[in-house]
Amino acid sequence: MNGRRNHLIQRRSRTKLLIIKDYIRTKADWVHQALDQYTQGLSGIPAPLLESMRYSLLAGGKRLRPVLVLSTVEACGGDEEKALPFACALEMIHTYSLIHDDLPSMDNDDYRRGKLTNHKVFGEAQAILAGDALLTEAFGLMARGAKEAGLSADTALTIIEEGARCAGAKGMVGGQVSDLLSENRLISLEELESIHRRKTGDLIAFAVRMGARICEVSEPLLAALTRFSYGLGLAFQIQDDILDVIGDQKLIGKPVGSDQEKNKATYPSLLGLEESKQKLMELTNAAKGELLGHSDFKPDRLLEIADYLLSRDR
Ligand SMILES: CC(C)=CCC/C(C)=C/COP(=O)(O)OP(=O)(O)O
Ligand SMILES: C=C(C)CCOP(=O)(O)OP(=O)(O)O
Repeated sequence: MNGRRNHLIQRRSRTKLLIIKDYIRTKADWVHQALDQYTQGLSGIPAPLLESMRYSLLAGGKRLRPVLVLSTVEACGGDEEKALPFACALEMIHTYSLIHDDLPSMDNDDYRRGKLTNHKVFGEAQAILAGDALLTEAFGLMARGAKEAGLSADTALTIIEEGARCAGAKGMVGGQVSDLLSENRLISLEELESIHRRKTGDLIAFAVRMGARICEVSEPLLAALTRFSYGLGLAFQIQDDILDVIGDQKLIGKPVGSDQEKNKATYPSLLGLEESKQKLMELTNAAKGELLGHSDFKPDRLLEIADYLLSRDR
């Protein structure tokens, strides 16, 4: 009897996973098409620059951050069309960060998103400049998107200011610097968490918060979504660290074992694999709990995305 019940539960969770993967794929395809269009429309820029920007931007990738923007807007009952330029801008910022992260002066990686890294194909100078251009264009796209969507000046400027903070010296760039400085050093779990929170968490929080701000949600809901997003961001980075140990290079599209090779502090290196998986599960459950019990808010898809991220293999 118990065996049959377990079998049914497993089948139901497999079906749920397939449905959410399909949902993510549909939104990611929409983002991909929009990114293709925006960048095709960039006229008057040197052809090699455009080529190298599009090479990394359209290489694939999970599109987690833009999907989170759109799903947050959906959960808050907003207009996803209006949020699309913001979602794409965030993916441009993320892609710039990956191009620079792979450079010889940083992680010195040869593969990303299943393809040769940008600098391997276009050279270091072009890769740096393609990253710079993606970052700058992203802010232009957010400003244009805000005008087209008719957002209030206050909402638009708050989103753009938050974007600068999350991507900049206090956020992702600062986190990357601390990450580089931590190589070959034994750091504490608190230091590691602070690195992950800035390097990865701030951009994921920006995704969720910009979706919420576009919908002008209440302060308590914004605060709950913020707690959700930081929990999710940390869990996401822990799973990235785990996949660097036990992942399949063909699926993750980047080398396995590169953290250990660079002697980087990660959750598995500090806590071991089993404890890291436990931490991942606890963080995800706590993050999901933040989304329950808010009126005029439908969290189902966000909750399912959190579950999907727990079991992701790419
Ligand atoms: C300003 C810059 C360059 C920011 C980079 C931010 C970032 C999240 C890099 C990838 O982290 P990672 O090295 O842990 O991930 P991966 O395994 O994908 O290289
Ligand atoms: C923050 C981290 C761990 C860098 C990789 O991010 P993703 O795993 O989202 O990379 P893509 O799918 O966008 O390539």
